[in-house]
Amino acid sequence: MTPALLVDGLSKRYGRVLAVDGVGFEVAEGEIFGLVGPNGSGKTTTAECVQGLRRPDSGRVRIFGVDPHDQPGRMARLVGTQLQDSTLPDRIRVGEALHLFASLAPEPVDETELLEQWGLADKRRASFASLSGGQKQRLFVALALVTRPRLVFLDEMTTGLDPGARREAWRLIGQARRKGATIVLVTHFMDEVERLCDRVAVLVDGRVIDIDTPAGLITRHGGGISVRFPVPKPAGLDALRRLPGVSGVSVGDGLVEVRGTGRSLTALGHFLSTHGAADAELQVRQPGLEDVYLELVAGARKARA
Ligand SMILES: Nc1ncnc2c1ncn2[C@@H]1O[C@H](COP(=O)(O)OP(=O)(O)OP(=O)(O)O)[C@@H](O)[C@H]1O
Repeated sequence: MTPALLVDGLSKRYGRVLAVDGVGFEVAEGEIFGLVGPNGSGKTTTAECVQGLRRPDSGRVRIFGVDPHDQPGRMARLVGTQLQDSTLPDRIRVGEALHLFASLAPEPVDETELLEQWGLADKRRASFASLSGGQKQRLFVALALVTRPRLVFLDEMTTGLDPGARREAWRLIGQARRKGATIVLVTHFMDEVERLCDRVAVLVDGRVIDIDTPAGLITRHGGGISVRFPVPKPAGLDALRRLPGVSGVSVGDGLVEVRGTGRSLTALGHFLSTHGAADAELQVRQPGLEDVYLELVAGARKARA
């Protein structure tokens, strides 16, 4: 099947800065795909090149099989965009802006419904300049969705949104996907990636260093779970090391730390109950995507240094 988005060997240089260095990935139709990476790692440049907003120095981009530079008119109908540094004329009213964007599409989304969904119904007649930062941000996401695009780019969609508005934005993006949209999400929020993204590409210094599901990244790079508890009596550390799923056991500060896969938990529970420590206070820690991401980035930078 033709992917919604194919990016192959994409490179872009600004003078002496190689912002994007041979980036490649594919996004299947209906996927929510994340692009993450430290500041300046090339996410926005990649997203802009992919959408035909910047011309890459080299590489191939296909959106539903089409080169965005060859058919810009068709791209405008296929793609919805919320850019990181968007702006509108100060005096344009919220309703007017939405109507203007909707008029570009053969089958736009209902404007009133969209304003309600994005918490802007009472701002229909407000000027763009009078909106708060979070309201502007929500307007730009609504503008990206009003044309009912098949592929949506959202660059730091929830930056500046309050926690309630963030959750609501996640729900609405999930809904847009269920209605058939494919979504590319540029973000710094790992909770957002874990919650929304089917797969995620990690960019460092213009290169993709890994692509996987959030769970896949955690499994491959997270080092499993760790459980800490007071040293059992008799200690039986060797027996602990032999438990299924256990990859390491260490002792410090009067606590044993057992590291391993999720499978080790059952065996550990059994071990503790048969060693008279059934009521031991367990501290269980599972690395999240943010831990893994930070490790990955640090590792990639160290390898290049
Ligand atoms: N118009 C430009 N002219 C010159 N250099 C640029 C331009 N845009 C970006 N860069 C440089 O290219 C590199 C990648 O920038 P880019 O904005 O793509 O990164 P990013 O990953 O989106 O960063 P952030 O997370 O901070 O938004 C940076 O070193 C940046 O300084």
